[in-house]
Amino acid sequence: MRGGLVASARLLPRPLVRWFLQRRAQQDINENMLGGKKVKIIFVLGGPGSGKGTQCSNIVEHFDFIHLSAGELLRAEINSGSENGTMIDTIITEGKIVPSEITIKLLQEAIIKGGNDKYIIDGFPRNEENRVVFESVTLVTYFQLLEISISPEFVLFFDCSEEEMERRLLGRNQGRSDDNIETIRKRLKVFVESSLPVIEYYESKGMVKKIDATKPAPEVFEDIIFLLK
Ligand SMILES: Nc1ncnc2c1ncn2[C@@H]1O[C@H](COP(=O)(O)OP(=O)(O)OP(=O)(O)O)[C@@H](O)[C@H]1O
Ligand SMILES: O=c1ccn([C@@H]2O[C@H](COP(=O)(O)O)[C@@H](O)[C@H]2O)c(=O)[nH]1
Ligand SMILES: [Mg+2]
Repeated sequence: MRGGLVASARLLPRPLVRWFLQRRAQQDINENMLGGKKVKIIFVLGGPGSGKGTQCSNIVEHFDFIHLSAGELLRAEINSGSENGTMIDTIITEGKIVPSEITIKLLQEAIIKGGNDKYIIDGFPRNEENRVVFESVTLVTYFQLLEISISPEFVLFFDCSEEEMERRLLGRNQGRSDDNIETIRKRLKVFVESSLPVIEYYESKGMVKKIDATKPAPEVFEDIIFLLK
């Protein structure tokens, strides 16, 4: 059926096909849609070790979201042997923030590849520049003809004390190059200086749902269920 439609579309004049797709794109842009579907994005933000990854795994088991972890995408980029790999590796080990264009490109590719209409993006945006660039760029889709800009529905903020985050990271034991006391201290500083302003920005827009992330994981998840329902 789909093959038939594509074959018929090939018989139509190209300007007409282009006009149709662009009109559909404009409707999508106006309504924050991707491929005719409303795209729902939730940012999950919080300090290093606040439990974002743990709870995102719980969320995707119970709700129809695709989980995208910016940190995981960057680690996959390192492991893929990409030309940016060494630079990303150094930045992560120093607890700094990778340039926006690299992280956003990986997120865009993952969103288009995911083909879903609901995403939870964990650990991004990490600073104001990340946020501004992400909200101003567009997703190129529909055979590269359409451009769609996307913005989050709301932000889940995992509020956790520094002592608890440090304790958790030192016990994580997953072989991450940044789970050592020097990098952890740098990451906590970067979180306060660069990432908290992003949360404050969304707070000023009434878009933040705060979670007490110091509680045991099952209790944190109960609170999340309440907020997502
Ligand atoms: N509520 C909790 N109570 C105790 N330990 C937890 C809790 N949530 C997660 N943990 C543990 O803390 C560690 C860090 O959790 P997780 O990896 O989910 O944090 P994160 O916010 O994704 O951190 P990062 O920003 O470094 O990726 C893991 O070992 C996890 O099992
Ligand atoms: O948007 C992002 C996300 C992550 N980073 C770098 O990766 C590490 C680990 O990220 P996690 O989300 O905690 O797994 C983070 O400390 C940054 O160095 C980034 O630069 N930008
Ligand atoms: Mg994580």
